Amino acid sequence: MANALRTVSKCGIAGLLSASRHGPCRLPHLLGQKMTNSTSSKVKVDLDPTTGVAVMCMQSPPVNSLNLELLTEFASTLEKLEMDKGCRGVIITSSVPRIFSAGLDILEMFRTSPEHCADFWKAVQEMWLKLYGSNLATIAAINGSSPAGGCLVSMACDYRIMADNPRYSIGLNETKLGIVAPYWFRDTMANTVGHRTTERALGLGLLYSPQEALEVGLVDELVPEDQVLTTATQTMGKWLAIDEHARQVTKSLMRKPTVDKLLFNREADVQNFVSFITQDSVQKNLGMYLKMLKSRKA
Ligand SMILES: CCC/C=C/C(=O)SCCNC(=O)CCNC(=O)[C@H](O)C(C)(C)COP(=O)([O-])OP(=O)([O-])OC[C@H]1O[C@@H](n2cnc3c(N)ncnc32)[C@H](O)[C@@H]1OP(=O)([O-])[O-]
Repeated sequence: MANALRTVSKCGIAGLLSASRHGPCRLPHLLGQKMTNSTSSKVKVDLDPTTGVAVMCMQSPPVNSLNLELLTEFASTLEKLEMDKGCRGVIITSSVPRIFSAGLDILEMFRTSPEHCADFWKAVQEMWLKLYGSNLATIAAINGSSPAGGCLVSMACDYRIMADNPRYSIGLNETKLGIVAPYWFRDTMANTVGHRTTERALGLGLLYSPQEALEVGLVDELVPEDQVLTTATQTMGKWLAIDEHARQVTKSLMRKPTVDKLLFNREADVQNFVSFITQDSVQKNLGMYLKMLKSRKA
């Protein structure tokens, strides 16, 4: 048990599970490396070495849609931070005005090959496993709209602060696209807002205004738009003031059953996704939704 807990404190829940099944957690070469500031094409990272808090900023205009490249960078950035002994907390935010993330990139799932859909889905799984299972304290600084996959990223954090702007929305709206939110999206939401609210939200594909999201507990706090990041930084102080080991093990106890469900069924989940998303009727729905997005612009 003591060994397991030591492993948890380095690698998070996903790390513990991969350690138990495949030997020590991955990327051991990153241990001890210091990442103070790095800019890749889609994710900018700033780690403050004095506080141990990193800001991970999605910067993929026009809407931070989560495509294969962004998802892969997101997961590998998080993995590096997780292994960096100088990092204790991560704030996730966006540099794209008015948008946190438009969710999964529909173009990755529309008229692409089953092989591509499978690769894409593995990247979605990996991002979620890393974030939801992270041992770091994580805060979503939601400075814009955050539908579907954007909401999943937010919910996978420990705490959510959203800009109090009624033009923004957040929620799992998959049914509005004629698609089904996978069980681990559902579970993440149910763990955040409870079963009944999730049932209603998923059934109706609800996108909540910030005020409504606060009322159902989908976000924890609303602040003026220009204070989202500063509030996230102040709030992070509270999380980091808690005994680190106690916080990490408590988080693991809360989230491990949900993480395990996917971790031990990853391949079946990929197959389910591919056979679902490649159906003619589903492709037709995605095509209509894309058309609707474009026509809204015109
Ligand atoms: C089982 C699977 C589970 C699925 C989970 C998901 O996350 S499913 C995802 C569910 N996500 C949603 O339902 C969100 C859909 N998006 C929106 O509601 C709005 O784009 C917005 C509110 C995020 C931003 O509004 P705004 O007025 O600031 O911006 P705009 O609307 O003018 O868009 C600019 C350009 O980006 C394009 N594009 C946008 N999103 C996506 C996307 N996800 N992907 C690809 N492309 C996307 C849009 O077509 C346009 O392209 P164009 O014409 O320039 O070639």
